[in-house]
Amino acid sequence: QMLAADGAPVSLWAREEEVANAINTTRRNAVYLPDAELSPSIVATSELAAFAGYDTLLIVTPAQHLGSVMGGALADFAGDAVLCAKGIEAGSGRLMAEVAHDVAPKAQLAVLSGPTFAHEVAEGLPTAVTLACKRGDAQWQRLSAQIARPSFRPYYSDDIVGAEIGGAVKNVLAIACGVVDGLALGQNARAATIARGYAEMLRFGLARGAQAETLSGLCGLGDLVLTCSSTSSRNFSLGRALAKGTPASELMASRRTVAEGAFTAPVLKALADDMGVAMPITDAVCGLLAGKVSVTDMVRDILARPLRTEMETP
Ligand SMILES: NC(=O)C1=CN([C@@H]2O[C@H](COP(=O)(O)OP(=O)(O)OC[C@H]3O[C@@H](n4cnc5c(N)ncnc54)[C@H](O)[C@@H]3O)[C@@H](O)[C@H]2O)C=CC1
Ligand SMILES: O=C(CO)COP(=O)(O)O
Repeated sequence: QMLAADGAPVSLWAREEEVANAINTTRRNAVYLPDAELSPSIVATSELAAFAGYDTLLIVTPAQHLGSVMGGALADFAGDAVLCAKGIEAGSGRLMAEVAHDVAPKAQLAVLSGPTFAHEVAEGLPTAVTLACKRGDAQWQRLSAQIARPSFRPYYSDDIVGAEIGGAVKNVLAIACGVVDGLALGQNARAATIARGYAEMLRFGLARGAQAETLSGLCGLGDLVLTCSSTSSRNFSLGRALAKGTPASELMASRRTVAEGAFTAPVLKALADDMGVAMPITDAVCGLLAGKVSVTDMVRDILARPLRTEMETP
């Protein structure tokens, strides 16, 4: 919608035929973006094969489905594939660009990530993002010319891994902030969770080869602050619901939209454990999601950790 608002032609693939039909006939996506009126220049379809010949695709599937979508009809896609999913693939532990490279090796990969609540972007409210380009400046020139708008500012980065880790880790931390909010633990506790969560993001990111500057930018700290501050976030809202004592399995079964942090948390913990990176808030979220600890025990355990230096390294 952001790209199409000025009349630019946009083709949109929807997995569900009824969603594609509704977009074409009513200009609404009542299921996934109910409040936005969509531009007439958006044409939706549930057939993916036609997209294989496009120059540029924004890949906006949930993280756990990126491999099956790109590895199917898009396996030979050779244009620019801008990855927007925020997560780590369960089972394989692969970041999204690793998944995409494995299933569609000819695609020229970039990662778009940052503080971007969809309903605000669709409304045309000012938004800034990191656009990390694997193919460097030439790809950035190509993509920024297509994607930038007066109210949508991409910033260049060459750090694909950093952009991916920021977006994946902040979702897990937003669940923790939702718990803090749901338990009414106060604004101090929320700020502490953001800052100590950022320390986890930084430790994990540096261990995986990300640049610290990327993690302190839009796709890292920027998105962390957004997602940890608002009930517009599905991950934050999931944390708030967990704080009321509803089991994660029940909450996940009842939702149609995606809370990526719930899928990323266990695989993030496994990767961090393998590398010897301390991620206590992530560990606590995993315990809660798995039903191994109650919210009360989770908070007690976090507060009872031994006192230490703030700049702890792995
Ligand atoms: N909504 C937002 O504000 C933002 C979302 N993102 C990221 O974009 C990605 C997609 O999220 P949303 O568009 O919000 O999703 P959503 O929660 O609005 O909807 C879920 C989507 O998953 C699709 N889906 C369900 N099962 C599938 C399958 N087996 N294969 C392929 N697709 C399937 C549904 O058709 C639907 O389009 C996520 O990684 C999310 O973190 C990134 C920035 C902002
Ligand atoms: O990534 C997002 C905003 O940048 C959306 O956050 P949620 O997936 O938690 O709703």
